[in-house]
Amino acid sequence: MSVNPDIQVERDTATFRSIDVTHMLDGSPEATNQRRIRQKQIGDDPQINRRNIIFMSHEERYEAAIARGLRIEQLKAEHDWDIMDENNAIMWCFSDIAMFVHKVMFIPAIERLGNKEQHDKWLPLAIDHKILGTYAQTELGHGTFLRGLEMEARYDKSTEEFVISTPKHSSMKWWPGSLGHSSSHAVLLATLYIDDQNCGMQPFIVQLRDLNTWKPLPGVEVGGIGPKMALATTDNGFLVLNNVRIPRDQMLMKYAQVSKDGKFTKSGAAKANYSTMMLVRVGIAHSCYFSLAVGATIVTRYSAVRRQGEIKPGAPEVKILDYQTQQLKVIPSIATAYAFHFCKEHLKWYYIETFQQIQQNDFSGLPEIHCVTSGLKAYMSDIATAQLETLRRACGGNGYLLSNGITNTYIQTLALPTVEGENTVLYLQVARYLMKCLKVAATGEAVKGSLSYMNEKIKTPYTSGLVTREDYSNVKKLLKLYQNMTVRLTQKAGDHLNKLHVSGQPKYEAWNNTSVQLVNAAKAYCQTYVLGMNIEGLSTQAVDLPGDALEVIHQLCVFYALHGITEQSGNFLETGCINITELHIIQQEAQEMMAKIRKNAVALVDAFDIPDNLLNSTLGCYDGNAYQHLYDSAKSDPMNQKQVLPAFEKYIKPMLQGKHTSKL
Ligand SMILES: CCCCCCCCCCCCCCCC(=O)SCCNC(=O)CCNC(=O)[C@H](O)C(C)(C)COP(=O)(O)OP(=O)(O)OC[C@H]1O[C@@H](n2cnc3c(N)ncnc32)[C@H](O)[C@@H]1OP(=O)(O)O
Ligand SMILES: Cc1cc2nc3c(=O)[nH]c(=O)nc-3n(C[C@H](O)[C@H](O)[C@H](O)COP(=O)(O)OP(=O)(O)OC[C@H]3O[C@@H](n4cnc5c(N)ncnc54)[C@H](O)[C@@H]3O)c2cc1C
Repeated sequence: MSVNPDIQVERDTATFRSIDVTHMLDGSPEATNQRRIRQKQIGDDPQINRRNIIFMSHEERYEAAIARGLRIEQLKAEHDWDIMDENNAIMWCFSDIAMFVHKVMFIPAIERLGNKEQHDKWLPLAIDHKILGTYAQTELGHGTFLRGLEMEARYDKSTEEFVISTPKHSSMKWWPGSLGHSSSHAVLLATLYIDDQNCGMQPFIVQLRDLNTWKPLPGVEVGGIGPKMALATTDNGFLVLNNVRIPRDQMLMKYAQVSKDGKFTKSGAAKANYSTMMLVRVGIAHSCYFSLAVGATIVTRYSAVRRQGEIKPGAPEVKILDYQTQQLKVIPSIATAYAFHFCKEHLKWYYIETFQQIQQNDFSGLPEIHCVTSGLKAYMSDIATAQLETLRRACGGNGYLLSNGITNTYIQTLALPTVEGENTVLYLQVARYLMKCLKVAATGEAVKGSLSYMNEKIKTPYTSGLVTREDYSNVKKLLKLYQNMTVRLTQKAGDHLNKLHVSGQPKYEAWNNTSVQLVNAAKAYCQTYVLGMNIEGLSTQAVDLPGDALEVIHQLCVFYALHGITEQSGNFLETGCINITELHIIQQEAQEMMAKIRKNAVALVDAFDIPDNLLNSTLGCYDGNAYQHLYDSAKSDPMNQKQVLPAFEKYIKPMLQGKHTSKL
């Protein structure tokens, strides 16, 4: 099929080469080649291809997802993939892989929370798929408040075993992925009791099913929790344990230990057992980038080939991408996807560095990285889901079809604001950190890390620093506005908290009564962080780009900053970081920048380099022939393979013949 001329012209008139930007996104031309080889291995494989997924039943999809997971394992062995290749493969399959919790949580939990002997025993079994596991933490009654977990592990000195039980309905495990039908084992988080003393949430390895028959073991009641909005392939489950006994060495003992005679000791930081969640939060930030890149690719290409209506009366119908309002739906998502790219790259290295320190029992970096990973997981998933919905609607009626590729991406991504810590709760963790830093800054001590700008901003009187017109496209000046805004919102929340406390409210009550402001400040911190990482990316990752490409990536960053101010203008005005005249100029500049970026919109999404067989979209194919692909997809619907469906004979015909009665 030839390429649609409407999309070809977009590529021909772009001011830079997409491939240069693709190399930057991958890290180097060699990395691009390597990724393409991997994506081809996956995309061309008939067992992995998700082409007909939208026509499958829940059970067919589950079975296909198991097969896909298995095939990934074979490909990994055949082509000698490393862990990054494997993680990417999981993401490129849009998580339509059963058992991915085994990889992204079960194995990492053993690695992080187990001691050397436990690694030696369990990791080979898990890595070789001799056992399959889940991460079972959430309960029917508690998902957020982990100190409230009710599943009990009571130590029995006489037999050197833990006895695990579910005392009431609310204490059953509820939600763990792959628990319903696909796990033989669980890393199970339960409250440890020794002689009735509560020793907090601890991790245990518990076998749930017989490895030959797959039947639940005695004392284990397990099953699926029912159909969900999406992620049909991660069979989320429930689990009831009736006095199930496990040996003492099946408590993962890296950070807390129970001796044979029942002595409880701790080593490491109090929240070290939470470290698996931190890893997955980093992964979620990455997948927010990917989801947005997918959505932006599909909708930008579709907007460049769909023509509807006219701008100039009587002139030919225009590409919908030429409507300014359509640009406002599409361009921010392109700019955000690029900003998220820089941010997730930074986060990856930051996490690896801090994790290495933690492995060497240096926990000093834990508070800051907990704040950053919690905040970015929340902020990036909030923004990604909101923008994906905007993008989906930007496709008009075809945005409601499953074959468009964006709907599935969107509903899968909708899980991300909830999983791994509900977003509001995570913002409040960020706010806790903000308040601590505010206290440090107020005493004149230096705040370190991502909030070090507080040192300067807390003292200096605020001026926007926007004097000349050029200042409005100076990303460093724009970043200062964001930093000012964050510090002011933090101070405002801090002042409110103190005021309530001084007026007699206990601290916890004052905290709850300030929590709306605290969350607002936390969001501002996250938005500032993402912009900061985008700017850093310009001078690190983007610096070797040819000038024309660098210019466009720079424009995206300017637009990201300006658009963010227009979206949050209330915060910027209220805190006095800009005045109304400055806001008007910012709005104008953002619109002008958007018009410039529009010219390169298709080339910018092409640079994400997502192949058609992974994009799996009728609307967003590289060749731009959306109508042909829509028609082909409709024709391939199994319901269209018969001219007359059984429902005709059964119901419609009797109705037409007036034979429908109350028996029908
Ligand atoms: C197109 C592609 C589509 C792809 C599509 C993919 C779909 C992909 C689906 C993914 C699927 C994934 C699989 C989901 C798997 C789950 O969802 S697993 C379950 C995850 N569960 C959670 O995240 C629970 C959330 N809750 C928590 O993390 C904690 O309980 C909370 C909310 C942080 C509060 O904890 P708490 O024990 O009550 O602590 P609190 O008294 O508030 O004290 C907090 C202190 O601990 C510290 N702290 C708390 N947590 C931590 C931590 N982690 N580290 C360090 N310190 C910490 C705080 O800094 C604070 O310190 P201080 O201020 O006191 O110094
Ligand atoms: C698709 C999916 C996959 C999952 N996979 C797993 C898994 O593999 N393993 C696992 O263990 N769990 C899993 N979960 C569970 C998930 O981690 C929890 O649902 C999540 O942590 C939120 O907890 P919750 O359901 O208790 O929400 P709740 O805490 O009940 O949240 C409900 C509301 O209460 C608010 N709220 C709660 N506490 C506070 C507070 N302190 N301050 C202010 N507001 C508050 C929240 O903001 C929210 O608005 C999964 C969930 C989903 C949807």
